[in-house]
Amino acid sequence: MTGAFFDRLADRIDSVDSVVSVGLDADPSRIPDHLREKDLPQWAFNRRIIDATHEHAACYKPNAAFYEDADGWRSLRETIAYAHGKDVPVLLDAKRADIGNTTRQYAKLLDDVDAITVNPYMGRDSLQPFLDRPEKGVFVLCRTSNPGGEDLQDLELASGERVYERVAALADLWNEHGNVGLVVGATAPDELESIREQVPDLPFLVPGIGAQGGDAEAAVEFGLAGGVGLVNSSRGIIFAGEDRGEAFDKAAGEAAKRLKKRLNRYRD
Ligand SMILES: O=C(O)c1cc(=O)[nH]c(=O)n1[C@@H]1O[C@H](COP(=O)(O)O)[C@@H](O)[C@H]1O
Repeated sequence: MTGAFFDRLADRIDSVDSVVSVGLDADPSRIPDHLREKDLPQWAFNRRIIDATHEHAACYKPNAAFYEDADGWRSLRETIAYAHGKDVPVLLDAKRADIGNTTRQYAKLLDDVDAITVNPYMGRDSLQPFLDRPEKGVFVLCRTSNPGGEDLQDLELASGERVYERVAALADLWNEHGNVGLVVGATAPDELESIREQVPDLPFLVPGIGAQGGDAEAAVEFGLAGGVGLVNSSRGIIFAGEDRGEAFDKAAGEAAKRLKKRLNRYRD
């Protein structure tokens, strides 16, 4: 896939009429029994999920946490190639960043995927090797969806800004190549609204709907910039058919389609 990430994403959103990010969080303990005998159960699972959902997917978002062992990395590699074979961009949810020489190694993760999530806690130099890839998307954690998201991110600085507001302002500065987005959880709709006002041009990845109970309408209303952005659901799609045995993938396809339609009601 060539060109700037957000242009490619815009094309994908248009072609499938969907802003759904399908989260491939292939928890080995929840993979259906009949796939557990396979050489790479996570890959076998993801392949069926991709077959069933790709027509509704603006992107796939595998979370690296679920693949961090030898078989996991093999499964992830196969999954990425297969998603690309279906013309779907892949956003690797890795939440990385470190000091310079280390983060240069982390940034190699971008070689195989289209975009990545990164952690801004260590500041600009920790993100530079990611930012220096104009053709890749870099989603900076800003206001996360988890209950503890407020512990640090909502703190008020001496300037009167909240920490997440400072992160949004910095991300806007770091966006020299038009390749930066923010991660803002749907479980914090007020913050979502105010961050959108602050940075009107940055696309958001909005997780936290579905299993975490976030606000889908706010996710669409405030998550998109010029129609571009992503609303993610992982467990709510890929495990929708957990009680359906071999038809698990059909249920996932239905869940992805349902979410697409639901979100589209809020798009203009
Ligand atoms: O960066 C993320 O994607 C992310 C940020 C955040 O604030 N909250 C959040 O849930 N996520 C990720 O989004 C996915 C949510 O999964 P579900 O709750 O199953 O839809 C997981 O992979 C989380 O790691």
